[in-house]
Parts: sequence; structure tokens; C-alpha cells
Amino acid sequence: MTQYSLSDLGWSARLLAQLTPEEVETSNPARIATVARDRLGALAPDGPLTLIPASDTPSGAYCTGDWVLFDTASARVTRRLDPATELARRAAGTGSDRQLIASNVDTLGIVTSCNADFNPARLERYLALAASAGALPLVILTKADLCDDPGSYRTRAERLSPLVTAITLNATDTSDAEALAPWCRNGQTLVLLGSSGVGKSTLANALTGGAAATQSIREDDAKGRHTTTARGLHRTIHGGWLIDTPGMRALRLAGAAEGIDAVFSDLNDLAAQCRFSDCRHDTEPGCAVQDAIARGEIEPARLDRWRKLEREDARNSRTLHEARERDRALGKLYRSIKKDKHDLTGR
Ligand SMILES: Nc1nc2c(ncn2[C@@H]2O[C@H](COP(=O)(O)OP(=O)(O)OP(=O)(O)O)[C@@H](O)[C@H]2O)c(=O)[nH]1
Ligand SMILES: [Zn+2]
Repeated sequence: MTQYSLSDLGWSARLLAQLTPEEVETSNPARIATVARDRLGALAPDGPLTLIPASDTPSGAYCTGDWVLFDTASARVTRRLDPATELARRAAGTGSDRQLIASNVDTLGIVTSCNADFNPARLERYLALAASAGALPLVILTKADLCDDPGSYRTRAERLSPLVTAITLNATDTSDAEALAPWCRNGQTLVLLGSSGVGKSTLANALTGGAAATQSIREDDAKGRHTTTARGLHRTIHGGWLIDTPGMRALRLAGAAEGIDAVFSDLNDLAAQCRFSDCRHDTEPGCAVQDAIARGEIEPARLDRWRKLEREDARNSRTLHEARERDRALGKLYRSIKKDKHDLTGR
């Protein structure tokens, strides 16, 4: 059985600082690898273990990459430590829940291929996600071997935002996949996100020496496509960690305003120079954004994408806010019902 030290697992001073002196004495930290309905698969210096979620938290409150403290005797989590970074999205369906994707991620590898999958609006969405989570974005352009001019895709990706580093590679060539080593060595955690079929599993296999393949389950989804369904924390051959996630066809942002600001910082800076502080950068006089478009410095399509993403985030965040308010109101109602019941029955 392979044993990892806490620092191998990605433990840091920032996490240690969250422990009370008593917890330092009595607690054991572990890193969450898999999340099931009522069990958490974790890695600790003593080896892999199965933990039970803390009694007041559902398993949905945890995600791959989390650090938790647990009680050895009961194997129960006592506390989820605040993650350094946390990737979340708005859950699928009509609900407005925030769904955790992964945490304590150093780099968000945004995988897309040098073909029709390349989509600036979608890339910006992932970039905003990375920026709002506090993770470093890395655009990984696969299928370079099937494309005449992969360099042009890299240029287009890097032009999207000053935050972007982009690399092109053939995911099926293991020596090409080595290019990702700097982002997944020495306890560093890399997560790969992107549409189905862009090469995430292929890269995961190359980076983990095949471990990711044997640990994940592939099954047919409703439309008969093969998708990766297991999420996990896999040791890379470079000494770091890789988090593999299922294909994400719809990434809906919520509460990512800061991330969007970061990705479109150039437009934000321009907007600050518009004559009217509430300028909509449409037909207003003295609009610095429209002036930059007229000078050919900003693509009009980029302005459209910025506004669309801002509107979407505002709408989803409002729904999130409303849902939280509703929960709060319901909580109050339940408490008052309980109190009434207690007053009536003495229980
Ligand atoms: N030629 C070439 N083929 C690639 C490359 N990347 C992936 N492929 C092929 O594309 C197909 C899909 O790759 P996967 O690694 O399964 O894609 P995925 O992103 O994991 O897909 P999901 O599991 O559905 O999310 C496989 O047949 C790969 O061999 C590449 O860079 N070059
Ligand atoms: Zn303006």
C-alpha cells in the first residue's frame, strides 16, 4: 500500500492555521477522494479510509479535494476545513442549488480541442469560474495532431484574457502529456474540466500512469454516450494530484461576478472611463468602450459576451439569493412550529 505524507497530499500551512491547539493534539486530517451518498473515500498518511460525514452535514456538503478532520474511533468527520479554492457551479435542472465540483485545486485545466469544440464564450465561462474560485486557469488545447494550425488556437485562447496560459498537445501521445507536469507535481492539484470527448480521460490516464482509468467507471448515459461518472483524486506520476470530473455540457455560473470582472478586466477598466457611471456601452455619448471598438481595439463580439455572462450571473445569483431567503424563511417557520409543538407537548 502506498503511503503519502500530509505534504504529499497537499497539506499546507494555511490549512494547519485553521486548527485549534486542541485539534492539533487530537485530530487527524484526511483529504477527500470520492463522495458517495453516505460515505466519503479519503486519503490520510496511514492509508486510504472510509469516513462518515459529520452528523450535521449531508454528503453534498463535501467534494473531491476537501480537507477534513476526523475522529479515529468513529471514523466520523468532525469538521470540513475551509478550502483554499472551491469550484462550484449552479446545479443542473431548474433548482438553484450551488453544486460543488472540487476544492483545494491549484490549477483549473480547461480542456478543449483545436476544432469545432473551441468556443470563446464557453472558455470565458470557465475562466470566470477559475478566477472566482481562486485557481490558476490553464487552457489545454487537445487534438493538435489533427489540426493544420494549432498555434492559431493558442493565440485565440491567450487573447481572451490576460489571465490565460494556453498549451497545445496531442493527448494520446504520452510524451506530449508531460507538458502538464509543472501543474501536477509536489502536492499540487490539477482539475480537468471540459466537454465530453475532448480528451480529459486520455490525459488523466497519461498523467496517472493509467490509475485514473482503472478507478473510474465508464457507463452509457441517457443518450448512449460514454461518459466518465466517477470523480476522484488520483496521484499523478509527477507527485501531485489530478481530479477527474464528468463531461460538463452546461456550466452555469452563479455568484461569479468577481471572476467575470477579472476575465474582462480590460473592459471594466474602459467602462470606468465612460462619461456616465451607469453607461450600458450601447449608444451613450462619451462611451469609452464603444470608442475602443471604433478604434478596433476591442471586438464587438467580446463586449456582447461580457454583457451576456454578466446578465446570466446576475440572474442566477438573484435566484440563489432568493432561494437562500426562502430557506431562511422556511427555517424560521420550522423553528416556530417546533417551538409551538414544544410549548404544547413539552417535548
Ligand atoms: N488524435 C487525437 N485523439 C484524441 C486526442 N485527445 C483525445 N482523443 C481521442 O478522443 C476520444 C475521446 O477522448 P476522451 O479522453 O475519452 O475524452 P473525455 O474528455 O474524457 O470525454 P468524457 O469522458 O466523455 O468526458 C478518444 O478516442 C481519444 O483517443 C488528441 O489530442 N489527439
Ligand atoms: Zn460605456
